[in-house]
Amino acid sequence: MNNFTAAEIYLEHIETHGYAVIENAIDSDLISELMADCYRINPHFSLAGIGRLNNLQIDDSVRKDKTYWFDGSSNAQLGYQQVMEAVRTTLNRNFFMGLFDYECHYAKYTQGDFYKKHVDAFKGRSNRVFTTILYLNSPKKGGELVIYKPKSKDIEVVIKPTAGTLVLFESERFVHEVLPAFDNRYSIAGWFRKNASISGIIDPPR
Ligand SMILES: O=C(O)CCC(=O)C(=O)O
Ligand SMILES: [Fe+2]
Repeated sequence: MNNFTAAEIYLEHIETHGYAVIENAIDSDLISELMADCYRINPHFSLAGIGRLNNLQIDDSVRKDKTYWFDGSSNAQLGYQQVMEAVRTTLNRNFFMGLFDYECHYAKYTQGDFYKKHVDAFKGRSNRVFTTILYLNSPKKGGELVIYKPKSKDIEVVIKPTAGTLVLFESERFVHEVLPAFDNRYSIAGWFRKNASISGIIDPPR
């Protein structure tokens, strides 16, 4: 499956459940290029923060992964952003979501790293609408993504990170966590955003 159009079967799952897990969503050549890009920028990964902008804090009791925000410095990044642009227009066309832009970072979890239960967006406080997670490698064990049922402590789905698997879910709706990694685990976490007007200032496109 080279592009999201071929994955339209998943749109129905998104409509009824608010999320989808799409295996082999991304061309394996692009996955290899993205993985090589991670190795290239490896020394520049930094401890991930929690919260946004000036509220950013580093709290390693909540998350221990290291991240690197896309800066358009490789063809791999540009290629991935192109695929996500196709996903964005597909979601907008089908769900009238008004998704405006996309932000994403590489994430690296090494042995023992985790990300405790959280939501990626709080109602009325964030313009993140849809979360995307793409796995770039396939750790033998550990680092599962656990997604909980809305408004419940029950588990909806446990996802074993596997190269090429793309997970999409509504950012405000799903509490989720990353269980401690055992092997190195590489991924791209991203968010489709809607245009938010904060104090009358419209977000610029990125
Ligand atoms: O890597 C994952 O499976 C999920 C990461 C996550 O929840 C996040 O970065 O907000
Ligand atoms: Fe998250």
